[in-house]
Amino acid sequence: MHLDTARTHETEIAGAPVALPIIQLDDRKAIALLMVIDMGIRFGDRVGEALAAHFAALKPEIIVGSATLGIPVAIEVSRRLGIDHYVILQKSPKFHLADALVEEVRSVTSTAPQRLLLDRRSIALLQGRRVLVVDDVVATGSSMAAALRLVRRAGGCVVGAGTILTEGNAWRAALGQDATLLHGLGHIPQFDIIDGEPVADPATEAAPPTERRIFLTSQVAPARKPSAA
Ligand SMILES: O=P(O)(O)OC[C@H]1O[C@H](OP(=O)(O)OP(=O)(O)O)[C@H](O)[C@@H]1O
Repeated sequence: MHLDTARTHETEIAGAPVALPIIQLDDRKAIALLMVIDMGIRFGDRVGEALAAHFAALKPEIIVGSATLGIPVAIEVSRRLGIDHYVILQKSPKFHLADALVEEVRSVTSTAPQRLLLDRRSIALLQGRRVLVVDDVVATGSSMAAALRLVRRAGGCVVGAGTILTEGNAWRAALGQDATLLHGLGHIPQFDIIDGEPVADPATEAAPPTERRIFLTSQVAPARKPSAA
């Protein structure tokens, strides 16, 4: 059985209403889908501004985003913070990434494990720097956790983690202590399919609380040698 594709979940992102299509994952589960690349220029501008405003006080020196849909988020936040360079963690095993740092990921949308890759040539941009990691969605938390591991292996000091949406609450346990670093501009529940209808799982309707940690400059970890892949 498949859901009517016209169904949407109404929510707010950075103070503006959005209607996200509800997409069936299997016979029992569905998700509200945010495709940031389909949301337009003003949406990108708005989320970049909101995330930059939230994290500016932590004085990030470089932004890291995960391919694919974290790329526009990294660009918009970097633009708003006036930072010229950003680092993208990639998923495609390109020729030039043969010796990349690698972490395994199993995201909400994937049936098989993926690999998140950090180009060794980007290590110099991260080593000893205050790093803000961004993505479009944090659901299981697997992608964000892998991104944080890669940044730390490269010697970066993670001062914050930003996302357009948190989805459900599994990420809280997956990120552990790092959940306190995460700020989302909005939150969406997960959906059960009951009698052919998507019904928001009440246990996932509110984002789990996090306690924000502020990192002062003196807390930046000293630069360390990146570990092997
Ligand atoms: O918290 P998680 O369960 O890890 O899910 C969140 C991740 O899933 C999506 O990426 P996806 O793996 O679909 O790749 P894409 O960005 O290339 O679409 C999204 O862009 C996040 O990176």
